[in-house]
This record gives sequence, C-alpha cells and structure tokens, in this order.
Amino acid sequence: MTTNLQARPALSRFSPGLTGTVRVPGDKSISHRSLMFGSLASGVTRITGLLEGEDVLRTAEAMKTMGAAIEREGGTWVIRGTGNGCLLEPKEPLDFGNAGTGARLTMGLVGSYDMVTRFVGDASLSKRPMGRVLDPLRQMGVQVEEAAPGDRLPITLRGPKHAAPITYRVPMASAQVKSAVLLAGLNTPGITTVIEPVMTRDHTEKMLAGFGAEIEVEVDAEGARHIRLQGQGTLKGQEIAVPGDPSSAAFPLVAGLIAPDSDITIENVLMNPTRTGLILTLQEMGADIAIVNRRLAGGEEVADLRVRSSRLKGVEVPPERAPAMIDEYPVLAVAASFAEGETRMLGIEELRVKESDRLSAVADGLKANGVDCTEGEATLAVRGRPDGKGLGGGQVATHLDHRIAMSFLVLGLAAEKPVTVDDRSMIATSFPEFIPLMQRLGAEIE
Ligand SMILES: O=C(O)C1=C[C@@H](OP(=O)(O)O)[C@@H](O)[C@H](O)C1
Ligand SMILES: C=C(OP(=O)(O)O)C(=O)O
Repeated sequence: MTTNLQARPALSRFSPGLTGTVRVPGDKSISHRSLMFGSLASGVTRITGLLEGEDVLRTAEAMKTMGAAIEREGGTWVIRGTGNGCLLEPKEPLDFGNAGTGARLTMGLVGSYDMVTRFVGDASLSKRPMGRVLDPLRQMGVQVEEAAPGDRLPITLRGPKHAAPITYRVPMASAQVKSAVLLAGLNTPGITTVIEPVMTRDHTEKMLAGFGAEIEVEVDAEGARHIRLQGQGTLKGQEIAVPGDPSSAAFPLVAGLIAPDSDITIENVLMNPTRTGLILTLQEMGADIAIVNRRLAGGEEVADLRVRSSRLKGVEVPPERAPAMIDEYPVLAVAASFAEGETRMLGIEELRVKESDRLSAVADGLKANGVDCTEGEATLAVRGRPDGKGLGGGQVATHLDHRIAMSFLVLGLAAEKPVTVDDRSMIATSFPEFIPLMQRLGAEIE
C-alpha cells in the first residue's frame, strides 16, 4: 500500500473573494478509531465518510495485517472484525508512516495480546516520544523488547507475562495516551481506570460505548474524569457515519476570514465541544462565523459553518482551551497575523511533540513572511497586520508536517506577496483534497 510521498513545493497568492460551499473529509480521530474498533469487534462494521488520508490508510493496513477483513465497497468501508480477543500476530512490522494517533493507539490495542509486534514510522514519527504510552503499558505488564533511545520508534512489544489492569492518571493532556491505556484495557481482565485531569477529545469513550463496551465516566470534585472500562467484554460491529473533520475545516475557515470579500460555507463539520476551541477563539477575535443547521449524526453534533471575511482583533487564548484546539494553533497563528493587535497563545507546550516542533516551525514560518511574533517555551505571541501589507514573500520549512504546509498556504491567500512551502506531500496524510478544494473556492495555489 505504502505510497511514496515525494517532497514537492507549493505556492499560494493573494486571493480575494473566496466563495462557494465545500465539505471537508471525515474526522481523522474518528476514522482511526472506526477502523480499529470495527477490526476488533465481532460481526460487520460499515463506515461511510471515512477519511482516506495516508495516516488512516496505514491504520487500515495494520488492522488487515492482524487479521481483519477490510474492503471498500463503493463509498462504504466494510470490516469483518476478528472477533473479541482474536488479533493475529503480524508477520511484518506495522508501518505507521507519519501517524502518531495510529501508532500510539495501536500500541495500546496490541500491547496486552500474547504476541510480538514491531512498530516503525517515517522520520517525523521516529522522533516523537512514545514513552508517554510505553510507561503505562509497562505498568500493565507489557514487555518492551526494543525501543530506540528516549523510547522512540522502532519499538517492539511483547504481551505481558501476567496482564494486570491499572489505574492511570494521565500526566499530560493527551487523548492518545488516554486511548492507548483504555485500548490495552480491552483485552486485560478486570477494570482499567484512566483519570484525566483535563478533558481531551472523548471519541474513544463514546465510540467504545457505541460498540458495546462496558465503560463509564465519572467526574470528581476537582473536575477530573475517571473513565472505567471492564476488560474482556464484547464489541459488536456498528454502522458509522464519520462527520467532517473540524481540524481540516480550520483551513478553509481561516482562509474565508482573512481573504478579503469572501463568503464560504463548510458543511457537515463535527461540533463535539472537545474539538471546537478554534471556532470559539475566532469568534472572540470578531470572526463572522454562523453555525447553522445544527443536527445530530451518529451520536455526534454536526453543523454547517458560514464564514465571511472579518476584521479580527488579537485575544489571549487561555491554556485550558489547548486540548480543544491542539491541532489548530498553526492556523490560528495565521489568522492572528491579520488581526489588529496581539494574540497570545498560552500553555501550548504539547505543540513541540507533534509531527514537527510546531511552536518553532510556526514562529520561523511567520518570521520568514514578515509577521512579528515571539516564541516562548510554551507560548506564542503574534502581532498582526490587518491589511496584510508587507507580509508574505517567504519560503516555509514544513518539517514533514501537514498542518504547517496547509497553514502557510492559507497565509499566502491574504498576504501581499506569495508564500512558498517547501513540501506539499504531507498534506495527503490528513486532507488529500486540500489544494483542489481550496482552488474550487477561488484560492490561487500552484
Ligand atoms: O486522539 C487523537 O485522535 C488525537 C489526539 C491529539 O494528540 P495528543 O493526544 O498527542 O494530544 C491530536 O493532536 C491528534 O491529531 C489526534
Ligand atoms: C498531531 C496530529 O496527528 P498525529 O499525532 O496523529 O500524527 C495532527 O494531525 O495534527
């Protein structure tokens, strides 16, 4: 399957008057989980709206290697699951490419099985810390047979001699860590408990309940969530309609706000409150975003977003909002580049361990394009230019990071001078149709 993603630059230019109605691809977090849970479950799972990006396709390949039958029939992905507790030992390493979510959740998923599994990934994924997942897995008895220094890929796991459920307090705000522990709990006898002091995206909890797992969530007096999962239960195949990804919608959304005279609509966007921090922040900045046609689809709220060019003003984004918009800070920084005054983003240290060190990648890209900004250890301050005068003209290093590539192509749509990114290829990991979709709205990207 593995597509060779050849590095290729791209350039965007000032593009006033973006118009039209678009749909972004399915949510990446829900897509990964749909494939994983469908592959574990007994019976058939049918998925529509699955994100067919590289990251998610890697998860499909991994699940196939471990025994699930996964086929695309028309627009529907059909999975015949392995049945409960019946994953097969993969004969070859699982290659997760650029995908942190795929790699970390699958480490949890396979960790408690009596088999050996090797994980590999691309140069970006191989730099990312995996100890945050290996630490709780070790506590559950999982044997780490191979890991590069600092608990990095390649990593080989062997199932526990004695599997033991744990109670684990997640030390950083991370849905991936929470999910990895819960997924390891699926095949562990007894009750696995994850304590989450700060709420992160709750797709694992919601979807596991939908697949029939015994899972409950209780919030304590301090506001921490205690998630308890009964191990070795049964999951049953489901019908899933994946809503549009708010993290992908973020790019046309910000483009519609900063490119003058624009009026666009983005349909069917997931509105789960653990994912809508960017919309809230942009509204505080004065963005004209009408959230219309709110409805329920497959247990999640979705809506259409009508977006019109807006005069933005700088705001302070509080640290507690970070989990609800963690992947959206790069494109928020782009919006802030066209806002009056200063936007201060606080408590964003997790950005340093994404596909790239996003804090420094964003700051470097902004500076290369004439934007005045200050990078702190866990903060970013951006001082905008509402008329876009003097902005652009730079070349941006994307460091194998799809969100850096898309964010800076959006910057070029409102800047005075064109913006070049050194590599568009990674956009295929999460939003393969990004460039044609933006072109349909009137964006000049080549
Ligand atoms: O659980 C998930 O699907 C994700 C969790 C987040 O990562 P962290 O858990 O590392 O914050 C996010 O950045 C990633 O794109 C998807
Ligand atoms: C951080 C991201 O993904 P992952 O951790 O799955 O690589 C992202 O998509 O922005």
